[in-house]
Amino acid sequence: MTEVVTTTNEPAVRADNVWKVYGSGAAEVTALRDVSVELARGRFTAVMGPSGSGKSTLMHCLAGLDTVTRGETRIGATRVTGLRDAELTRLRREQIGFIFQQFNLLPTLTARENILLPLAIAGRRPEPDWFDTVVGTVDLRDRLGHRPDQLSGGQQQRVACARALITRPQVVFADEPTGNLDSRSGADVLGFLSRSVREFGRTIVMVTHDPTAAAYADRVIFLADGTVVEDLAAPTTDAVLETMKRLDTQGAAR
Ligand SMILES: Nc1ncnc2c1ncn2[C@@H]1O[C@H](COP(=O)(O)OP(=O)(O)OP(=O)(O)O)[C@@H](O)[C@H]1O
Repeated sequence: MTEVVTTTNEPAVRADNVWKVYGSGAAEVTALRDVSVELARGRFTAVMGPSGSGKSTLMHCLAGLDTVTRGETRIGATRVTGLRDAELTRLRREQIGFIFQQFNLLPTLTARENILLPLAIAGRRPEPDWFDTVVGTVDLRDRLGHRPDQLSGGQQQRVACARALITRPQVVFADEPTGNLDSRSGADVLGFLSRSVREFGRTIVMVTHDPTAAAYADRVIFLADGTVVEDLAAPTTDAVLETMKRLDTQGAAR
């Protein structure tokens, strides 16, 4: 498959007036209320907010892992809302990469096989140069024959990062990618994610609770009670902490 090349300023990811309601009657929970966001191409965006504010729900709706109740989402020019299952599977396979908190590597496969798995599933041939670039950037050249249980948590997450990028997806969604890592391994993973944005022009959306992690991003979107309550450009750790404190106070006052 050839890479999607777009010449317009169309955002990489977009949500228009998205609502997500789980359950019904007494068990009804409104996880997203009228959320509209545009995430530019080649940018690193962090999504923050208190537990239960809707971060994972937003990411799952944007990535086509969950359906929206109202509104619509797009990946590039593709309207995700309303796609049939087979089209959604193809979109996720060809245009989206995922990184999870728990790594989600296949235990019986080596690091090399795990990284190449998305290409194998899509029936695509690996590009040796790109494989080499990605593996070199995550610093795993001497661990490619190891299985996940022979790797540290940080190395496993770097395998997962390489796996997410190997297909050259339009967007990589990362859900708490450093949540299970010590600060040193977390910094390695975040460094890799920002390099993939700056050097390879990738688009990354990352859910995180960690202000230091969020400061690696170009922009931080804050959610509270299912709505976007703050949008911070060029964040520093201090600015993120300050915003969190202010939103906490406002939340407590409500
Ligand atoms: N499958 C589901 N069924 C019912 N309610 C759900 C479901 N998934 C999420 N919710 C509810 O939707 C709201 C938003 O949840 P979500 O997981 O998106 O929050 P979050 O900000 O990612 O939280 P955390 O930081 O704890 O992971 C919560 O009130 C949650 O209980």
